[in-house]
Amino acid sequence: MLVQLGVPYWQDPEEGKKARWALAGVIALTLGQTGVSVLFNFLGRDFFNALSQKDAERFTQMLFKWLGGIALGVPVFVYRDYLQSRLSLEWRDYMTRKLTEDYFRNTTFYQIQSGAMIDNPDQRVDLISFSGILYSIYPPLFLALLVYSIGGTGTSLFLGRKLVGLNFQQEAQEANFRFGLVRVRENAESIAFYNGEASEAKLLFQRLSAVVVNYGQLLVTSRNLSFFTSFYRFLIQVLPAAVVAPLYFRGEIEFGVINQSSSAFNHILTDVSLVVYQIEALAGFSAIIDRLGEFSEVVETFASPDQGSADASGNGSSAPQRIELIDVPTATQHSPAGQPLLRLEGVTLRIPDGSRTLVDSLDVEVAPGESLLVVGPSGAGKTSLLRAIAGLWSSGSGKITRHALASHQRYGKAVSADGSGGDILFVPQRPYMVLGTLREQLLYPTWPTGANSKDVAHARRPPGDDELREVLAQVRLSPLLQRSSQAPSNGNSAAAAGLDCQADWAAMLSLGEQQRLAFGRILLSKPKLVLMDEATSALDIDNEEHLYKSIAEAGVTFVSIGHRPSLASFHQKVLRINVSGSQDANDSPKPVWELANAA
Ligand SMILES: Nc1ncnc2c1ncn2[C@@H]1O[C@H](COP(=O)(O)OP(=O)(O)OP(=O)(O)O)[C@@H](O)[C@H]1O
Repeated sequence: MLVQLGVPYWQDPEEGKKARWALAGVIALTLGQTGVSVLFNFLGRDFFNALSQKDAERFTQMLFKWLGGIALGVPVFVYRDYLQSRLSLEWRDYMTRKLTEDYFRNTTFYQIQSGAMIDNPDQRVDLISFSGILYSIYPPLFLALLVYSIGGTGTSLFLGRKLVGLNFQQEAQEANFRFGLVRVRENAESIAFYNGEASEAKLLFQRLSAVVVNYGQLLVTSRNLSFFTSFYRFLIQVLPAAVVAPLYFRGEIEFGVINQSSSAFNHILTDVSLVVYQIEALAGFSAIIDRLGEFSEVVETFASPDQGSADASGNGSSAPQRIELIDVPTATQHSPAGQPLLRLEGVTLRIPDGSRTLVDSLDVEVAPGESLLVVGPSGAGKTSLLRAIAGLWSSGSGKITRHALASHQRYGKAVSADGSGGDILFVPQRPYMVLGTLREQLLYPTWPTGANSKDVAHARRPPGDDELREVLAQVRLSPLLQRSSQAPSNGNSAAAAGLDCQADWAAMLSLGEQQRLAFGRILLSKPKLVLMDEATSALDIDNEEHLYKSIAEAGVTFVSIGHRPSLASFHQKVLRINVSGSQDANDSPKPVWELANAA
């Protein structure tokens, strides 16, 4: 899993090349670091020998050599760590971007946390240099080290075996808790109207308890592990001296060699004791890799065109049937004469698990300049029909042809042929309000915030302030220009007003105002086709009529879903979808539809 997640960075044509150079730098500095450590190992031996022999002149000489060694060694150590951390940061940045991109490409959300590790090369190099020193001093010391480190690694793996699972759970429980808090924040008003505080608090406390209980178990496991690692750490301070002391007492080695063997022993032990010292970090890392791995697998399943959406019908038939969605790019702003913008042929639509049919063999088309109203009782499948047209649902059969691209709606897909970036706009009942300024609300989603020409190749430049103000007036939202930011976002700027006003728009604007703002977006981006799901449900009749007339005058073709009788007068055709027969759970009701001219 680690390989699958980590390798693409090194293979990237641009980033990979930089990364390989940085890695070469890290390896070179690591070799330098080992050289410096070996130098100090010998300096230490001579230093302590001079001390024990009371040789003042040689001692002073060694002192200066030691200081020289520090001046040489410190930059090597510092730059090696710095370069390694930078490499980790860039690796992490790349992986996070890639996974986030995959995530948006497939309409799901995730926050990634990842740590990159590149510790291995330095351990290998150190191990070879210092093993030689240790072995040359006294072979049994080398043996003692092997036994000690293998025993230590085995014991810590045994004691820490539960840590990966506990860390995995910890990540999951904390994410649950945070998500609970975010939901309260996003639905604050509804919860307050329902007086739902007590129930929300209970739910949050349940999630918090899960976090605390799991963390408690983590603490107990780490405590038991600490007993062992502390013992391990303290013992090595005397172990090498204890092994070579008899040699010194017999006069076979000088005093400085004791220090040298301690230092070599410690060096190797630090390398071979990675598991003992880092078991908690490794367990945490491993849990994150597991979580990322699960995520990555899901993303890949969605990315595969054959298994694309999760809604492949699972009704027992051998090959799951799917609605075919065909995009025909058009070279001009208008579709070719006689071609409908949207055509549905024999479309049968089922709910994602395939167990219920919502629409049966539907044939309908919408030509440029036409308008279609979709009506029917609640739950009949009106919104689901829009989902199928948008390509979100595909469970069923038949063919949907779009002579206009919904390009800007889909992350990472090509823009439309005329470069206008998106010919179809979907407008939900509750428009999505982005975090940002009033200008950004209006420009969404055609001109995304912070987009550069590499991301979205729009032939059309974003509208200027005058046009934005004009459109605001057209949708009767000019008073919004008088409002100023509730709180300057970064604390140091003065409260901005007008188009640059920042606010929590989703909370501040009434639903009707949000719906008017959504019409402002239509008027600015002038798509060929707009698909609206009860987009005027919160508006008064007068505003509704005004907005429908505005988009019709702008030459936009539209399909709307709605319950209100008043809507029929703004459309040319009406599609009624319904279910016939009993609604009894044992009888399966049959979907029916009829298409007629609006009265
Ligand atoms: N993800 C889903 N899985 C299973 N069934 C679903 C799913 N989403 C919607 N449905 C069901 O599909 C049916 C059609 O839903 P849809 O939202 O299309 O209705 P609608 O006609 O737009 O209703 P309304 O007028 O109330 O908005 C409903 O019975 C709904 O419960």
